[in-house]
Amino acid sequence: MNQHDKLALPVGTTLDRFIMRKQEDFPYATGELSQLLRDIALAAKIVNREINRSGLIDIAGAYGNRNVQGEDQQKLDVIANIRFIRALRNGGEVCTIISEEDEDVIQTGNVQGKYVVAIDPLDGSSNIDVNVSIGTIFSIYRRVSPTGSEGTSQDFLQPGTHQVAAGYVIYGSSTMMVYTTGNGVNGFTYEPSLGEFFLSHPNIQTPSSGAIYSINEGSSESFSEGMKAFVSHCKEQSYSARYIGSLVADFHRNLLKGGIYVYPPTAKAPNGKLRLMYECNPLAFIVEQAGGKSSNGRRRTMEIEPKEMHERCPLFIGSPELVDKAEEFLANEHAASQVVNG
Ligand SMILES: O=P(O)(O)OC[C@H]1O[C@](O)(COP(=O)(O)O)[C@@H](O)[C@@H]1O
Ligand SMILES: [Mg+2]
Ligand SMILES: [Mg+2]
Repeated sequence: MNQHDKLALPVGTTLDRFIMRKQEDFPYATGELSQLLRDIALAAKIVNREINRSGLIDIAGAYGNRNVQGEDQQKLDVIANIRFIRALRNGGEVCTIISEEDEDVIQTGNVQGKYVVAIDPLDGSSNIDVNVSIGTIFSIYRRVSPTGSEGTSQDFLQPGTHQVAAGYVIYGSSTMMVYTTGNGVNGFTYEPSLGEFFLSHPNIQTPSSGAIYSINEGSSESFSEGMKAFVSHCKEQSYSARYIGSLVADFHRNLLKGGIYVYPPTAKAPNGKLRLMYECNPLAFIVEQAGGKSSNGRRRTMEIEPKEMHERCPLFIGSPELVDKAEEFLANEHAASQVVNG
């Protein structure tokens, strides 16, 4: 029985009750983080409704703008962005937000708010119009700037180890919210007819190994030798190749079944494609709390000191034995190049 079991709440507990119950375990808790998690759940319910009807009404397709990443924004990217920002603004606990969809920090006006949030409002944008699972990813930090003033980019440039909470919502065959506050990982399934999230996956533990690899081999020509060797290893082991193209969905499957997701450096994305603050760090917190591992191929993701709000970072994440194996191939490549270069 591990430390989380003694606090175990039965499957079917509502998210609200779960949050409240967990808060009671921290006598000095003031309820602000609890409220913030509820605000995120509320926005997820609204976005879920939009997604479910996206084929019906005119919210499919491109919005006509490009975001700070140079990507064409989908209408649902913009709608999800608006909905989460509004919920966090109205909730009052968050002073400042960074979002994949906005170049600059977003001020909420809640200068007394103790928290800042980094968010990927809609993950898996390329899958929106084809009815494939998509998600939302969020990361929560305590601000470092004093309350009473607006937050700044400095409030975000903290290593992932400073996260106070992180999670994702997956909008799939069912909609789930999975999060951690550093005391284990729990998953809640949404029951639309009741408008409630219910505990369905208590204390998630990821298998130490697995037979699934999620890598976009379409870019493999420009993979490093070590990365190519790891892909060959996965094939020699007859692992299953599974790549949905929505990070949240690939991550979630591997979290439950065991496996590894890798977005390595490529010619097109020399630093990988994924963003450290609102994709890599939050999922790294989740996977570590579930007994898994996350790195950039060499360094623990959550120890990386961010320099920019939207910086990209290679991601190797999942079952610890598979991430170790991938790192081993990269280390061998590095050692080999040392020998060659003397
Ligand atoms: O098509 P690629 O290059 O494999 O990239 C797919 C990856 O990019 C992403 O779509 C990036 O996230 P966004 O959709 O939030 O921009 C991930 O969800 C996914 O894993
Ligand atoms: Mg994303
Ligand atoms: Mg996105």
